[in-house]
Amino acid sequence: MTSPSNHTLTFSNPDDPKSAPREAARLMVGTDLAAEMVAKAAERAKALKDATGVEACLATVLVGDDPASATYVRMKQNRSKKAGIGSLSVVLPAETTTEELVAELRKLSEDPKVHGILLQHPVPAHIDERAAFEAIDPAKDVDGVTMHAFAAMAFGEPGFRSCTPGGIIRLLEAYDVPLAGAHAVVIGRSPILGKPVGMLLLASNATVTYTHSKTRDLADIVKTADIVVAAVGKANFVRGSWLKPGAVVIDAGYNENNTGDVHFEEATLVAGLITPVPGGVGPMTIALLLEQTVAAAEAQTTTA
Ligand SMILES: Nc1nc2c(c(=O)[nH]1)N[C@@H](CN(C=O)c1ccc(C(=O)N[C@@H](CCC(=O)O)C(=O)O)cc1)CN2
Repeated sequence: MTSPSNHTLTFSNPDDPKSAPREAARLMVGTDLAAEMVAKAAERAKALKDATGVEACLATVLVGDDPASATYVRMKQNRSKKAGIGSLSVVLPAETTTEELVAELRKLSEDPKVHGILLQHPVPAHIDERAAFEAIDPAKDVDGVTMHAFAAMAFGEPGFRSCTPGGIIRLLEAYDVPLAGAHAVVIGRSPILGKPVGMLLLASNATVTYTHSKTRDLADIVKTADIVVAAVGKANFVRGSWLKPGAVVIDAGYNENNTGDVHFEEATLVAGLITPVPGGVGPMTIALLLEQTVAAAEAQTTTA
């Protein structure tokens, strides 16, 4: 991976050009690495098709009419298509019951033409999302949302990773960020983002602190972090003054208007490395989904 050097001279107080100049944080760009991953996944999908006639296929399941979710599913389908991965689209009305959704996911799990299944999160509030995720066959859980996948991540065993957490680790590795012994503070504890990213960091020998909405003295804890992963779902939540100088800042937020969870303008004056939004973690999420879909197709296809 060609990691771009993005050192730009800036001022410690952006409103005062006479303040002491310093280098802005280097950007951790996900776009290029994601493009490389997708290109490799496309090569593997083609090789599988040439050798066996089998086209890797990702089934996407969207419940309800949340416009952002519809956009993300469309992005996944379009990128699959470009990579030579087939997609099967299931769109269900907002009134779908847990039982109906579970039945649909079981059907896809049993369909031999489908190699990977993605249930777009969030589902409408009346649905038991955990029950729905657990209806996905672990062999087809290319989004890493089942308890099986979580246990594999927690035990440091091979398996499909939750896509955003797995993408974050790949980005940290590509930028040679040392994880062993580093203090990583994760802000957020959601089942497909905060919790698994902490587990993956721990499996890489980082010292992990989980923080969340009930955490006291959050800013003081963040100040002790070598690596900060912001996964709160609140725009511009993490302020520059919370950061230790030189910290690595991963912004996993995807709020309205492409705004991250980190106040970028402030954070870039303090951090050593920082992911932008857009162009940081987001593209890595979809790239890992495609990579894992092809891996699932390979594993499910017997070569004669
Ligand atoms: N089942 C899942 N649901 C959700 C996941 C997930 O990984 N699995 N993650 C998020 C949303 N998400 C994918 O679903 C997602 C969000 C944003 C991006 C992205 O690439 N964003 C771009 C900017 C958007 C654009 O280009 O228009 C970026 O950051 O550069 C990808 C995936 C919640 N649900």
